[in-house]
Amino acid sequence: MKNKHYNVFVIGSGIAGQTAAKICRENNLSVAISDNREFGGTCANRGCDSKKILLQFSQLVYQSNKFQGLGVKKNPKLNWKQVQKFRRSFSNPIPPKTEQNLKDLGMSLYHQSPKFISKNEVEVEGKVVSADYFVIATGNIPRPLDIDGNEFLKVSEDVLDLKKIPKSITFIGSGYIAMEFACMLATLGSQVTILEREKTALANFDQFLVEKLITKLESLGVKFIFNADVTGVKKLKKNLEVSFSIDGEVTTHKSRLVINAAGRVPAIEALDLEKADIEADHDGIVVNDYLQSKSHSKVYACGDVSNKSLALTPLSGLQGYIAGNNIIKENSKTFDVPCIPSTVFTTPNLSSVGYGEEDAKARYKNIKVYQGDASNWFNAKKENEDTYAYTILVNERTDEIVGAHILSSEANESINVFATAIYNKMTVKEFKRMVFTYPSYVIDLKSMMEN
Ligand SMILES: Cc1cc2nc3c(=O)[nH]c(=O)nc-3n(C[C@H](O)[C@H](O)[C@H](O)COP(=O)(O)OP(=O)(O)OC[C@H]3O[C@@H](n4cnc5c(N)ncnc54)[C@H](O)[C@@H]3O)c2cc1C
Ligand SMILES: NC(=O)c1ccc[n+]([C@@H]2O[C@H](COP(=O)([O-])OP(=O)(O)OC[C@H]3O[C@@H](n4cnc5c(N)ncnc54)[C@H](O)[C@@H]3O)[C@@H](O)[C@H]2O)c1
Repeated sequence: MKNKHYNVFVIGSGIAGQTAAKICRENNLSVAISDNREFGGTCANRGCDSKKILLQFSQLVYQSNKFQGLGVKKNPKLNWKQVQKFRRSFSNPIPPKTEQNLKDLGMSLYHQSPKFISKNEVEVEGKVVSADYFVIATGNIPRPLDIDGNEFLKVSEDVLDLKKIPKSITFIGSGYIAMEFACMLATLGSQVTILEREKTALANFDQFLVEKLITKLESLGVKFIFNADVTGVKKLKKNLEVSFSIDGEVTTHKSRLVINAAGRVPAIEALDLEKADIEADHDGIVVNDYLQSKSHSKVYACGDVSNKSLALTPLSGLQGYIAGNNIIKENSKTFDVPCIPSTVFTTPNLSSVGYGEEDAKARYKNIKVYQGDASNWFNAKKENEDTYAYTILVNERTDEIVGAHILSSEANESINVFATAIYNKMTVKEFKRMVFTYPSYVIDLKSMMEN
């Protein structure tokens, strides 16, 4: 075994790992980066970007459906093979381009999972490699479900890779992943069933809006089954049969595919963290505000795998930036949880930023809740869209906007205006002084804060 030494060894080549690695390399440290899959990480290879490309096609079908008899004669017929070819034209170049870019910057690349063998050494590709610092940025993986027949379950990346639209499909879970894909596949003609163990979907989102979203997805043909305790999956001739119980009563449901969308967990099992005294819990590697391991000061963790992140691409990038900077200039930056907007890319989008109603009421004495159905406003009516609603939360004492939740076809964009307002502690009065374009969804945001 030939020994190697680097200033920094980065594990994981997603947005978090790449960002940290590049900062270290730009500051003339010797850097190695490893990945046990294709380089480039989840978002670019098998997550956000591929999903957003496919969703455009179901949205096209959804939009033309709504205008049937209002000017549109026939729905577009999709050629799914071509759709997938278009999607792959984005994702296929990512691994070679990423590798080339990292090599050009002068990094050494490894294509295996390293295993810690001591506090400052890993074993990888048959070599013992030591480093002054390690950055763990291995992301999340689908939560393994401990049920009979779990080998028949597929996961989100299989949905992105579908060769054809399945006749029927079942999702276990009703979080971001299940809701987005359920909406897409129902629009494209699949019979979709969602099995959720809780009593509602998207538990962390504004429930006034979630209820409306559920109704919308039901109108597209999605069947929701709540309080379902999934116990097993059996392979039949053409279908899979999922067994689940509700209040102890066992039922079964058949579909062509069953997707495990029951959440994602930190990818740490292969690393032998205990050999280096690196503490981890079910949220990931336990880090302080500098994103430094609490049990090992030469180890930083960033992105989905750190216990201080939400699994969103912009946060992983931000954490990579902080970890990289804290290595080159010892602990110069802290991770202060910013105001984080996020969107469930269903049709319509469900977007959220700042406090939810419950948390806002716990944090502030008097909260003004502006909540309403805007489906009779011009923007919805011009799209022949029956679903448009909002919940805006304002601290009554200061008039500051502290939370915004929107269900609309453009919510993924308009929520960023509220993110800016909340970040800058804008009051309703200041917000209403702004001039926005007309007609636009953003101009509606002012009307949402009327009595
Ligand atoms: C289907 C899907 C859709 C999503 N959509 C959105 C969206 O619309 N918007 C949004 O903000 N977020 C979205 N996300 C979440 C987003 O993709 C992640 O938050 C983000 O990619 C995390 O980046 P990361 O760098 O922390 O981890 P990753 O990008 O997951 O990178 C981790 C890397 O580490 C590698 N790795 C893992 N274990 C090891 C090991 N033992 N040794 C070596 N390498 C290892 C992995 O192969 C991977 O390349 C989505 C996720 C999924 C699954
Ligand atoms: N648009 C986006 O920004 C986007 C899209 C996809 C994923 N993501 C990120 O990835 C993360 C993972 O997404 P996800 O949808 O897999 O997870 P999630 O945590 O959002 O949702 C998982 C759902 O599965 C349910 N569940 C858990 N175990 C179950 C079981 N045994 N049976 C039935 N239901 C069960 C949970 O109650 C929950 O509703 C998200 O939290 C998010 O941070 C973001």
